[in-house]
Amino acid sequence: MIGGVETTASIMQWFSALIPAYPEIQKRAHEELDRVVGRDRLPTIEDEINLPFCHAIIKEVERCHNPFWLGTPHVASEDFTYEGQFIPKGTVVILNTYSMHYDPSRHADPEKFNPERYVNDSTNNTESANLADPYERDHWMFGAGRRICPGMIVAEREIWLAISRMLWAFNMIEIPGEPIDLKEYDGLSGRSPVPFRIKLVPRDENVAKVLGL
Ligand code: HEM
Repeated sequence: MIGGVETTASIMQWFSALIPAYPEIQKRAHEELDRVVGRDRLPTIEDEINLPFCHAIIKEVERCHNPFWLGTPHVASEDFTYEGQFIPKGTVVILNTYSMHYDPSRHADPEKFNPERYVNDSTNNTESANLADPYERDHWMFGAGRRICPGMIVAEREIWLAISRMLWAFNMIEIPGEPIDLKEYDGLSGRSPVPFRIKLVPRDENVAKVLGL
């Protein structure tokens, strides 16, 4: 459970660091939310299917900034051969998600933060993890195979509610003179951005009303 706290928090932190740097992406998310949800209530889990751009923003944050670039080590329980490479029983196998998430044959122009690449992917993380073709998969943030993260459904919902509601409620903007470092990591294997501050400006007077403030 502790692992599930730091990881989800890290995605929300990267989202908060990235969005002020991409005003055109933020604007498009606001337009989508206002059109689909309106200004009188917060987005819910049920709205996600009708908010493909917001859904795509989350998948792209997860692709660009997986909290754990190297998955949990596993051990081969029997000899096997993968693409001509013999892997004997007992070999430690580690999923290198950085190379997969930044592989240009999977994601064109991988260094670019570009939610557009997921806009036609309506799968949730669990559906995507079950796709037969690994090249069709959204990303590998939750691992793979039998030991894939059992908390992924909780995590996905939590991240959706936090991010869609932040976008619904606020204009997220950089503080003048305090540039946000979008490259450096605070930690060893991914994790969070280095400390930063942003300004959250309520988008209209309805925000206080809807949040009950
Ligand atoms: C963004 C959020 C999260 C990420 C990126 C994440 C990622 C991962 C990864 C990569 C693994 C290892 C999978 C493997 O061994 O191949 C894992 C395992 C695990 N996760 Fe998560 N996780 C997240 C959220 C959560 C949450 C919210 C919970 C609990 C509610 C949770 C519970 C677990 C548990 C219990 C395991 C160990 C499973 C096992 O060894 O069989 N995770 N997670």
